[in-house]
Amino acid sequence: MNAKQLAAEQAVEHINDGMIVGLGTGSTAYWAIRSLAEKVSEGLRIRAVASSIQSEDLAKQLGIPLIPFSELEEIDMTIDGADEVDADLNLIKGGGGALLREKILAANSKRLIIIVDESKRVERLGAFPLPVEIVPFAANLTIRRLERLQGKPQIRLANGEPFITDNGNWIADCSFGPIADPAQLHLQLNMIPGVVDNGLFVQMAHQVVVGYNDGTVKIINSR
Ligand SMILES: O=C(CO)[C@H](O)[C@H](O)COP(=O)(O)O
Repeated sequence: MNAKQLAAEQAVEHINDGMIVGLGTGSTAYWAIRSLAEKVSEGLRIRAVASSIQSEDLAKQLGIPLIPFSELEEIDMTIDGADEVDADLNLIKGGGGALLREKILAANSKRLIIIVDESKRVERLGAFPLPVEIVPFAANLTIRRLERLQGKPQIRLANGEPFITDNGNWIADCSFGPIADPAQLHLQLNMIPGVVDNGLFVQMAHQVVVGYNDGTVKIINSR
């Protein structure tokens, strides 16, 4: 079993009958969705909400009952991956472009469990370019503002065209270097008109499950 799968399967053990479960996006969340589907096929009764069309399609295909965002009041537990995790369990997310829905799920979940392999743990966030979701019609103005913050923004491309998020927006991947104060940067970015949200998840994770290549798993709880 690979390190991502190990972390995912450990996290899915926390899911109980009756829960509403948020499904993350990406190659680690993939294993959690697979593992959850197996439990559903064995009789676990849950309903899930997906953070992307990709995860929704996978969950549907595997027989996980889904509910739309419009019917949600609260989510019991969300299990999602991350691109970077620091010692305070702050995260960079959005490598897969799903940061907005992921953050809405995280913010409305009683518990957010992050599943990663060991490569995602960092001293300080910022080696991974920070994804910022922006509205396309004012992209040039928003990009200028991101440049003024020293973010060196690059519009994410897919097949030579701007990558379009599930919400119809674009992603500007920003390189700020080591991020000294994630909470402050998060606020600065989200105050720019034209920014929809950014991939900093500051003190949102309740637990991080880290899978190691030697087959072990470490659980880190938020303080
Ligand atoms: O935030 C995400 C998608 O928007 C993912 O959780 C993040 O990119 C990690 O992906 P992976 O598990 O494939 O490494």
